[in-house]
Amino acid sequence: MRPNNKEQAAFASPLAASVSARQSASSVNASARNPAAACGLLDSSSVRVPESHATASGSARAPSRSFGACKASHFSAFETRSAPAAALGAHARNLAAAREIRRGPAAPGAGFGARNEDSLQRSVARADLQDPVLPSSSTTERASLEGLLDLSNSSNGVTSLVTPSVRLEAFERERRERQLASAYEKCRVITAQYAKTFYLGTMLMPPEKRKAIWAIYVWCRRTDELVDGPRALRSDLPVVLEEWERRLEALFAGRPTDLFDLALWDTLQRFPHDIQPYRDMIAGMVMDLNQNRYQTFDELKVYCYRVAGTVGLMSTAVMGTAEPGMDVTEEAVALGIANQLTNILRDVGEDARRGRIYLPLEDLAKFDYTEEDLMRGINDERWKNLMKYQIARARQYFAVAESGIDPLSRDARYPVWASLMLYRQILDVIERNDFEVFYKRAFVPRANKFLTLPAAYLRSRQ
Ligand SMILES: CC(C)=CCC/C(C)=C/CC/C(C)=C/CC/C(C)=C/[C@@H]1[C@@H](COP(=O)(O)OP(=O)(O)O)[C@]1(C)CC/C=C(\C)CC/C=C(\C)CCC=C(C)C
Repeated sequence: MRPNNKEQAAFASPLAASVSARQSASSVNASARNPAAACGLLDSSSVRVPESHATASGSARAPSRSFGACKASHFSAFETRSAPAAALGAHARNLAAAREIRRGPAAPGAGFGARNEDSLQRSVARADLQDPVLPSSSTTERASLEGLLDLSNSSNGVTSLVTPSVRLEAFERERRERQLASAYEKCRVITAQYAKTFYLGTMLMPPEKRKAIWAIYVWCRRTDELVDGPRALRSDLPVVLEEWERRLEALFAGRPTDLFDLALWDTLQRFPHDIQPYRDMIAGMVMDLNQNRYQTFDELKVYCYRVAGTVGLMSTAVMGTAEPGMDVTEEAVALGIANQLTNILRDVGEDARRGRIYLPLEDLAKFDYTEEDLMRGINDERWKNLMKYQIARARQYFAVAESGIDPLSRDARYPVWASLMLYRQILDVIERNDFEVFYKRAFVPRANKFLTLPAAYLRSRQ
């Protein structure tokens, strides 16, 4: 069955779609806090954004402020914060089941030895990520961070000529630099453990930028770990996420809580950007906690923007463009959405076993395929056609994203091409596997990865 003309038109314009997803996502998120904000009527005094970021929030990179449309009819993350205990219990059970599945022999990736070693390394890195919200930072760490930031504020003033205080200041500055170096080093280690290939790509960036991307990566990874990692079985996840958001607000207001936050705080001083994508990502995690079906693609797009399009916005602020004033916001969001759609297609089986269906139900209906068929893993002609339709859509988002890479600053192009080419290949693998995503996880073989990296490099130098 084919989509009707109106749907085809919307489908053919993923760019417009991603803009509207972003608009609705951010305006909804903002409207939950302050409806005026979502309608573009916000008085700047009512937002807790430090001076340096206030400028960024008014720029083209700050979608939250430019969103005129007030689409409160979309999902509101904050309506759902008091999720019923029953739903949370179900979430915990789903996650436990998912872990069992992941541990099982059908898990993807390299051979067993490699996987065990890999998971050992990851658990070392994970030990650092554990308890990111509550008691993670020791009192000493907190106290020394406070001293550090006091210094950074007071050192803007006139320096005393009295020798001992000059010495004290030099000593404090050195301590601050050491703290920062250790904060970034922690981010580097986590990034290297969790995202090996991507990490290699960042090594081609200038040190300032690469450190900033690691700091952002770690914040995103920690946010994801809250709902997907070892803490995800906690029954008070909505409270944990609220606390995580309060911490985010404090960080942007110049009060980082631990060393990872300190690295991000420093990144924000060097590459000022808006807080809204970070808030939106948390809203995406809340959305995922409370929703396990998506009726329409528009609804799914909001989710994809929140958990992945936001990454595009955060990282573009650091990567920068070749010429000042170029705007690649839409393309950056499109790459996030393309990646997330691919992720969804790859994980259909695993998600179904957790009781979740991300594919829009309206699309299932278009191909006469039912939720029950999906839960039973039926791979017939209807399913293959449905998957072809989804893959074509994801590829359109990748195509939009491609056009944004050349305008990026030269040093950012290679890691972005590499990440795009590697992730997009998952779609090819799904096709080669005859759309079998229920019992087989699509992964890009190591040899293909090795071939892709030089290809991405050459493409980035054209
Ligand atoms: C240069 C570059 C690629 C920068 C991005 C680095 C960065 C900050 C990544 C954060 C990723 C992260 C931890 C996100 C949290 C939410 C999440 C897990 C999203 C999924 C990622 C895939 O992760 P994984 O395969 O590990 O999935 P599982 O957790 O195993 O299920 C996502 C699918 C989203 C990833 C989205 C991006 C990397 C966005 C890319 C967009 C850009 C870098 C913008 C480029 C600019 C233009 C103009 C095209």
